[in-house]
Amino acid sequence: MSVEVYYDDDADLGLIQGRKVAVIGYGSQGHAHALSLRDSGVDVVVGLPEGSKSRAKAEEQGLRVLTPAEASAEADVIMILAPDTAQRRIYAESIAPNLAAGKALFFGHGFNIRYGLIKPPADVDVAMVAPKGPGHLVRRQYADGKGVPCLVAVEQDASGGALALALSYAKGIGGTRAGAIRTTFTEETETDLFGEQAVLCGGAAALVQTGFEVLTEAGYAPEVAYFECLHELKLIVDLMYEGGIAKMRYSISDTAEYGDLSRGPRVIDARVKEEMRKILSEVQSGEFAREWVAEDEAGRPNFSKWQAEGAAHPIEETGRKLRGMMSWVDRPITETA
Ligand SMILES: NC(=O)C1=CN([C@@H]2O[C@H](COP(=O)(O)OP(=O)(O)OC[C@H]3O[C@@H](n4cnc5c(N)ncnc54)[C@H](OP(=O)(O)O)[C@@H]3O)[C@@H](O)[C@H]2O)C=CC1
Ligand SMILES: CC[C@](O)(C(C)=O)C(=O)O
Ligand SMILES: [Mg+2]
Ligand SMILES: [Mg+2]
Repeated sequence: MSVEVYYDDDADLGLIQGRKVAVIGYGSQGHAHALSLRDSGVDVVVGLPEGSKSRAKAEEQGLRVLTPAEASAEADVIMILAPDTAQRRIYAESIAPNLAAGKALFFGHGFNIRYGLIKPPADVDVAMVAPKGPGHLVRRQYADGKGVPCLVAVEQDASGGALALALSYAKGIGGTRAGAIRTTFTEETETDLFGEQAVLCGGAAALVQTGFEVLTEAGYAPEVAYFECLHELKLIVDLMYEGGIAKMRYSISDTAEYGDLSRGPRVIDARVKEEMRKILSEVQSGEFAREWVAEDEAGRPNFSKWQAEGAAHPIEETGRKLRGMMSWVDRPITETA
């Protein structure tokens, strides 16, 4: 099945420039969208609660900040970039009372629509512009004249112009420089959750930590293990990013390539693939979403425990020391980070 990919020439920036946009939240994605839209000539207001630690930061960056309810009342495009678990309440308390026919409700990830936590009225456009990258790099790439690819989706097209508006928004944050793929809320949500759990974050972090543990438990120096299993991973992945796995294999030694081809499938074996399928089925059935919402409502006991364990892993201390010697590595990732 072929997909539709849209680039800058397919998107009319004038559409979003003609609207007032409220960006609710000023974290990883929120600051990137608000600053880049502003720099693209869009009238942006940021919505944050009175007590938010990010209010001062957004104002220092020259943005106007209102409460989520005030921002939603003023705007005709409302982009929700608060944590997924907070969105249902923000929507009910601050956005829904300020929605009117003709307005547009935008998301950066489809979680709340896909799992039925937010049910917008039929007379508003509901669309998604979901960057396929961390917000701080969305901003950095925009500022560097580049862009992070996006997924765009339309759940409700009350106006008849929801896709064009979403593409215009994607252009405003640099997404159509790299390519915006049209998808659905369901496909974005399920692939995004699977990718971050099994490959990008969960899978990669566990692979790195486990490799580090095997080497250090066998008596090798933590510094050597850190360079081997974490630092060099970026350099290897940079080659994959530039030219696929083929380009990485072109650059490594034939000894490494033989080890890659003969040993890689023993690490990521049939059992791992089966576990990945199980993870995907938990995403598809809504089991993961129910578990995460319940964990959040219970005050995140497991999340906090696992976060603390991760932060205390010996690889972090070793890395802090080594990165301190490489001034070009440990830098603030954007002006607002
Ligand atoms: N992180 C990423 O790179 C990506 C995230 N997404 C999606 O983007 C959305 C935002 O995620 P992310 O940027 O990581 O979020 P962050 O946790 O980085 O930031 C959340 C922001 O929302 C604010 N906030 C918290 N509660 C409220 C509230 N009640 N009303 C208004 N604002 C509130 C926070 O305030 P304060 O600053 O005071 O804490 C913060 O500014 C999610 O849907 C996520 O799935 C999609 C692609 C990638
Ligand atoms: C990979 C994690 C992510 O899905 C992202 C940066 O795209 C997220 O939710 O943060
Ligand atoms: Mg993602
Ligand atoms: Mg995600």
